[in-house]
Amino acid sequence: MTDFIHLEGVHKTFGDGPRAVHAVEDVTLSIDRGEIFGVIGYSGAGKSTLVRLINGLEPVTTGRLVVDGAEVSTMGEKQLRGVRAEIGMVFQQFNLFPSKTVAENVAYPLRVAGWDKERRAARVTELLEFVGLADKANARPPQLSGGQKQRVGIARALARDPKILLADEATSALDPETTRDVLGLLRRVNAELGVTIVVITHEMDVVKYLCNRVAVMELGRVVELGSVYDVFSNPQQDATRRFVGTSLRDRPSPESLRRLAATHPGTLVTVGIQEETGSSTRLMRTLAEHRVDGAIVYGGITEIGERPFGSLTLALTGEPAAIDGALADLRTHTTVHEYPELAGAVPGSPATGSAPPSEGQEQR
Ligand SMILES: Nc1ncnc2c1ncn2[C@@H]1O[C@H](COP(=O)(O)OP(=O)(O)OP(=O)(O)O)[C@@H](O)[C@H]1O
Repeated sequence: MTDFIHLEGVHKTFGDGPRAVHAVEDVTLSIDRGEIFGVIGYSGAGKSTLVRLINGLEPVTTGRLVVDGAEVSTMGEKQLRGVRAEIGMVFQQFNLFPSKTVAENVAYPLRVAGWDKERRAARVTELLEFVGLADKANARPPQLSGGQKQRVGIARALARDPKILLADEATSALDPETTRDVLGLLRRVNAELGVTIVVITHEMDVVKYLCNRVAVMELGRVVELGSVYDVFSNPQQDATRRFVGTSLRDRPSPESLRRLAATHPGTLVTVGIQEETGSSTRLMRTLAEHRVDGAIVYGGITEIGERPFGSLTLALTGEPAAIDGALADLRTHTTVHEYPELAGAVPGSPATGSAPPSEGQEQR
């Protein structure tokens, strides 16, 4: 694997003066040949701008951008056209011609590139077979489902055999089942055709299913970057934590927390579950060693790239000193979140192990 797409201190500013919009600020990252790289962020984070820089649709304001050995940041329009030919784009709204047939839509970039009719037809057949739409060649987009439209979009993006595919919210308009389907196709594009894929999304599940590495963007900046497992199993930034929370019920909301505290005696804590050091087996063993009981009241465990990942909220009961000891022990190998805001707020649920049992708790 080599640095295939490289950005170094890249800025993109729209306008100038006090009204300037800093859409991308000081972004440095490298994407390897053959990987599926995710860029996740909320609306306005700068994801689409980043994609438009990579495919040369927008010039970089300052910084260095290299794509497949070519210094895009210093290129003129004519050279940029050459770069764009090597990059396929897939869009949220598919961007198909509604009055053209599926075959004509897929053939369009080949027509523009001057391919003759016979060669075009052979390539279109090949592409429609690859995306599983050989029987829809003569249908028109309005007759297709959302998932089928996106398959056409992917076939069209692959027409000129690009080295890179940029997927900008490619599944955001689709239902969960169709999303899985399209993501499965993107995986095949990567594995079978060796295409490097950059996925722009605001959906954690897309990154979790598809990507090797991820950059989390907020206000134009990359705030976290690393393997999907590392970034999401140990989030450092609030934005990342919020994404983790959308995929997995990470921590209870304040309302749930109050309800849980009212219905479960004991000390509420949320413990991170990760591979090995933070496994649920180790969690239960630690509690047993300290003679602390832990009722699981919230959370769950899922997988990222076949590795376990999640969080469990437990109501711990036992001697206050034993609970403190268990939490200290757990903290040496995983994350432990306590809820000091519950102290005294809800009868029957001291927030920390060392708080004295309240009246409510004694009644249970
Ligand atoms: N051509 C432009 N002119 C001025 N401002 C722009 C332009 N394009 C983007 N912006 C601004 O740059 C910021 C980043 O926008 P961008 O579209 O890259 O974010 P995003 O993360 O892709 O969000 P979304 O998912 O909503 O598209 C926003 O504040 C946006 O208004």
